[in-house]
Formats: sequence, structure tokens, C-alpha cells
Amino acid sequence: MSEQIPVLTIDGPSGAGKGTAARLVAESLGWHLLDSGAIYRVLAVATQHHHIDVVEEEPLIPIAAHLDVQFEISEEGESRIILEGEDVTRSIRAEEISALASKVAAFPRVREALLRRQRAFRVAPGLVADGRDMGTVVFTDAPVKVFLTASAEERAERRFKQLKEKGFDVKITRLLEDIRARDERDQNRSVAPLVPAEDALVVDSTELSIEEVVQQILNFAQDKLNS
Ligand SMILES: Nc1ncnc2c1ncn2[C@@H]1O[C@H](COP(=O)(O)OP(=O)(O)OP(=O)(O)O)[C@@H](O)[C@H]1O
Ligand SMILES: Nc1ccn([C@@H]2O[C@H](COP(=O)(O)O)[C@@H](O)[C@H]2O)c(=O)n1
Repeated sequence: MSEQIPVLTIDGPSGAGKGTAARLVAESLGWHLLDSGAIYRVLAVATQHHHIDVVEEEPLIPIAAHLDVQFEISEEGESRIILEGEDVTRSIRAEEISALASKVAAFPRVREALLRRQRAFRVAPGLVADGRDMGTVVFTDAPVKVFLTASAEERAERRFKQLKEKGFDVKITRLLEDIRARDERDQNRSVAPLVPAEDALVVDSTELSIEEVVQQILNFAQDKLNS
């Protein structure tokens, strides 16, 4: 029964460090990893491939239900995301796609269509899943739930450095605006809004290093998994 396979969820707003912490925690535990935001980003790119405007829900449902995407590990050990035969690993990280992903993610039936795909990542010995609704909707029975946050200014600063390093041409003021707009949309949508699960450990990473965040999560996981 997949329900017996443990899941550690990390939810929170953009740039809080979820993806980085999730990867390091998964490595430390030897568990699998689900970056659920990547699925919404891939769907956003798929709407562009199919020339669909993200204004109404109906045309998005078949695309979400039949998303032709593969998550691969290259021979060099790099993770790669292939959509309809095209490598979209880099292009899904563009800010334009961040905003579009948050728009497609606001439609209830789109989220419904992606549920099974996300739950299929629950494979032994365990799963670390990061996103917005991992602990509140997708894996409500997860034994370990974390809500990772940080101030919007700190998150914009982190995103700025990250995108610059990847060679994207970005402006910090624009990034801060985008982050605030995305927070607003993610927190106030009618379905699966971004909120901490009742039983989540809330970690504010504004003043913490990545190592300190990971250690807090691992300590909490140890307590929960051994209790
Ligand atoms: N505690 C921290 N201190 C400083 N930098 C951090 C910290 N945590 C993460 N970062 C850096 O911030 C950037 C964003 O982190 P990450 O991609 O993990 O955020 P995220 O919450 O997964 O964002 P998103 O939901 O938009 O994918 C990365 O470059 C990462 O190295
Ligand atoms: N579980 C999730 C994960 C993501 N989203 C939406 O996708 C956008 C992009 O996510 P990133 O984590 O890659 O930044 C995000 O802004 C959310 O709108 C979601 O709704 N649920």
C-alpha cells in the first residue's frame, strides 16, 4: 500500500528555499524527490506549444490530463525535463513561465487532473515533495510536514542571484513585484490555497543558511518518524 510509504512535504512561497532544502533532505534520507512546481511550469509551457490562452479552464483540462512529460536523469547525473520530445529543463524556469504556471494552477479541474501524476511519485523507501499544497491536499497523510517561508525581499534577492547565475536578464524590482503578485494569487485562489498545514512545522528561513534549514527539517523528521 503506497499510503504506508512515508512522505515529507515542504510547502511555501516562491524562493523560500523549498527546492534546495527538498533536494538535500531527500539526499540525506535516501528518498525520492517530487518538484511539483515543475509540473505546473511544464503545463504552462504546454499551453504555449498548443497556442492556448490561459483565460478559461476548459481547454486546459485535456492538456493537463495527457501531459506528455518525462523527468529524466542524464548520464552526467543532471535532471532533465522533456515535454513532447523537447528539453524544457531551462525554459520552464523563466519568470514569464513562473507567472503563467501560477495562472494555470488557479483552476480547480486542472489541479484535479494533475493529482494522480503527483501521487505516483510516492515510491519506497520514501518521498520528499515540495510545492504549495503537498501537505494540505496531495499528501494529507504525510507524517512529516514543513512550511518554509522567508520575507518577500529576501526571496526576490535569492531569485535574482539564481536567475543571474543561470544567465537570465532580470531586474530585482520586477522580481519583487512578480513574487508579490504570485504570492497573492497562490494564497487567495479558491482551490488549494497556499497555507501551512495544521500539523506543519513552520520555518522562516529569512535569517537562516540552507544548512540550518536542512538541519531543522531533519531534526523534525527524526522526531516525527520515531514517535
Ligand atoms: N536559506 C537560504 N539562504 C540563502 N539562499 C538560499 C536559501 N535557501 C535557498 N536559497 C537560494 O535561493 C534560491 C531559490 O531557492 P529555491 O529554488 O530552493 O526556492 P523555492 O522555494 O523552491 O522556489 P520556487 O517555489 O519558486 O521553485 C536558490 O538559488 C537557492 O540556492
Ligand atoms: N504544488 C504546487 C506547486 C506549484 N504551484 C504553482 O506553480 C507555480 C510555480 O511553482 P514553483 O514552485 O516552481 O515556483 C507556483 O507559483 C504555484 O502557482 C502550485 O499551485 N502548487
